[in-house]
Amino acid sequence: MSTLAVIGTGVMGETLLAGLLRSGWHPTDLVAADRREARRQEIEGRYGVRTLDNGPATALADTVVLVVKPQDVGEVLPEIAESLRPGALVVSLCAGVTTEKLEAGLPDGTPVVRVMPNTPAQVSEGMAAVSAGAHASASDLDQVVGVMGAVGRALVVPERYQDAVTAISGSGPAYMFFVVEAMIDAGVQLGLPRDTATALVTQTVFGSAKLLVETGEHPNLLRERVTSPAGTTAAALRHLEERSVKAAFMAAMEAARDRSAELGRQG
Ligand SMILES: NC(=O)C1=CN([C@@H]2O[C@H](COP(=O)(O)OP(=O)(O)OC[C@H]3O[C@@H](n4cnc5c(N)ncnc54)[C@H](OP(=O)(O)O)[C@@H]3O)[C@@H](O)[C@H]2O)C=CC1
Ligand SMILES: O=C(O)[C@@H]1CCC=N1
Repeated sequence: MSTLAVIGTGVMGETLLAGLLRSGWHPTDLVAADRREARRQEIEGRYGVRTLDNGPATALADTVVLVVKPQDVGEVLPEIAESLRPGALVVSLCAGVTTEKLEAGLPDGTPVVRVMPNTPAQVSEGMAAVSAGAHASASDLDQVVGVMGAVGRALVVPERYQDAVTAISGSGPAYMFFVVEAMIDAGVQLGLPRDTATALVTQTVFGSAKLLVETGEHPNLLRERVTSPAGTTAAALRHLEERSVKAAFMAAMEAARDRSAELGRQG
């Protein structure tokens, strides 16, 4: 069995570690690195996965997964380059950072795969988009699709889509939680107890997502089926249209796409 190193065990690194263990990986197939000793101890205690400094963790691995903030990539990359085993695969989950930039900081010919995951991977319902760098083979890509597929769905996309993907599915859960929070607050404002409003909204979002996935029907059609003539939904939707909520979503995601590209130029 090969060894996979997770470099950076914050929100997304821990999500990946936990998901791989849930899906049948053994703790001895994994190593992890983080800059803070307290965090390393926490990870060892929680998952039984060995933790090391970046260099030693890299030296043990056939696959090195970079999960630090984009701004920290410049600091971490030389440590990985120095310790990387010949032929080892480097996978980056870092927003905005291009495979070209990573390849430039790694030994010549290093296979690199870029991934944009999301946090629903914590419940094995993640959505990851995967793109090959210049030296990654089809089997490297397959391997990464397999790793990310263990914690949800994984889709191969051309790398030029990755900033847009980051804006949509990478950041996407946050927009959904924002809408959920707004609806719960609205329920409270309408006089519902907060736990009642939370239960109503959470199950409504879950059920709506399931309906979309299982029927494969267009969201517009599903929305029309809820909207009775001169009814309650039409009254609500009119307010959302008057406030240009769709345009606001578009502008928000353009900002996220631009920020992803900008992050890739930092670090
Ligand atoms: N959170 C999300 O929903 C998603 C995140 N991503 C990407 O994943 C990456 C990580 O994000 P996230 O997990 O949210 O961030 P976190 O800050 O939670 O995690 C990053 C971890 O890396 C550690 N770290 C920083 N510098 C080093 C270093 N030099 N050596 C070793 N470890 C280091 C951090 O330590 P410290 O806490 O001390 O800084 C922290 O534990 C980012 O590039 C982000 O773009 C992608 C998709 C979704
Ligand atoms: O907000 C961020 O920058 C990261 C990337 C996608 C989700 N979280």
